[in-house]
Amino acid sequence: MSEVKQKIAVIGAGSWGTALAMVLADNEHQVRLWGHNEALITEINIHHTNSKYLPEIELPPNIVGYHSLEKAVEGIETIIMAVPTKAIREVLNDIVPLVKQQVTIVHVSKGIEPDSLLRISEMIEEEVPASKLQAVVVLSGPSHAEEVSLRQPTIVTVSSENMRAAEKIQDLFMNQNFRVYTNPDIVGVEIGGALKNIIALAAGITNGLGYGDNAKAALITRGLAEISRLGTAMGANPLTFSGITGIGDLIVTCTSIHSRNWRAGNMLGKGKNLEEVLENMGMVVEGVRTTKAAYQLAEKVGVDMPITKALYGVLFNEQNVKDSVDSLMTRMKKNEMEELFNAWGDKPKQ
Ligand SMILES: NC(=O)C1=CN([C@@H]2O[C@H](COP(=O)(O)OP(=O)(O)OC[C@H]3O[C@@H](n4cnc5c(N)ncnc54)[C@H](O)[C@@H]3O)[C@@H](O)[C@H]2O)C=CC1
Ligand SMILES: O=C(CO)COP(=O)(O)O
Repeated sequence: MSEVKQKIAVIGAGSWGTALAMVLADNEHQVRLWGHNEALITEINIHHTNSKYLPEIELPPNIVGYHSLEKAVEGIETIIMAVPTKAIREVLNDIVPLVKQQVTIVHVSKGIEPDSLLRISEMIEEEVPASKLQAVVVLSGPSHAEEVSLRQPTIVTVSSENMRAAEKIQDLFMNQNFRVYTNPDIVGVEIGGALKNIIALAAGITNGLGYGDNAKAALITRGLAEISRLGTAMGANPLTFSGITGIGDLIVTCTSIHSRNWRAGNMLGKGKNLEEVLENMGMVVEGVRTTKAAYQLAEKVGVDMPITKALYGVLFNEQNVKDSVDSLMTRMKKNEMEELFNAWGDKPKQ
């Protein structure tokens, strides 16, 4: 844990922003938790609760809610961005004119931007002028807010092109319940975190269709293969995908009842349409937009991503879910070893 206590702004008072604010508050930092919903900020300051996103959790007194973005970022050196990927540019646009000093921006979101096909750290670098940006750090891993807010053991990874900055963020968050690793492979960390939501949606769908653990294991392993294939083609280190932000996050998101992506998929598998599902959720389901982005990326990079393609058909082209599973199962036969080596950019030895 860092000995130096800081003032830190957490931007986004949804489930993840609030849970991470709690970790920082437990480490005795002064936490400013900004949210755009004034009623929620009033609740945080008066009752020390966030009943919409983390019911029954009491927030430490050193988390103070802010509705003014200007006051939240005043004199701050570290900003934690915890809004959905879709909102990042808009919120950064508001923040940039307000910061007079250089800041380190830590993003904790999991997505890729459709059409631009940028990772979140790249979006941040586009939005924040270099003169105001000390470093961009990503924090990612198998970490449902519901369990972090109960102070249950959790591990995550931080990554950055500036590893000194990543180590500072590791120190800021690390405590006995929240163990933070570093990994210099920012491409792999961001790609793994974003794309696991696609596979979680698919795992939810198979559950909704009444399929069991075999189907789930199939999706996790073959999902990892296609994530690694795309990630490696984009310059990631293939080893990252067998780590915390790869297989680790895939396991938790495909198997936990907390996962919004899994729950959304489950409803789709049971026959609900996408609009109904998203309305029902009331929280962000990042995998929907990321499926579009990953589909576009796979086409651009020329990488085979059959699960992503099938899900794209379900979400955006009204393909039947059961038919999509059937067509995945009846694809041309394959040699697994050859495929795995292809993902690693090498040739099979036998
Ligand atoms: N909830 C979790 O357990 C985890 C979430 N994440 C990631 O963290 C990011 C945020 O997710 P959650 O906090 O779970 O979402 P959430 O749906 O619980 O909360 C999102 C927050 O952002 C706010 N927001 C949405 N659009 C906004 C805008 N245009 N301007 C300002 N604020 C806006 C919402 O009002 C809400 O307070 C996502 O990318 C998610 O994948 C990552 C790890 C764990
Ligand atoms: O990223 C997460 C856990 O690591 C949260 O997943 P969901 O967005 O599916 O709830």
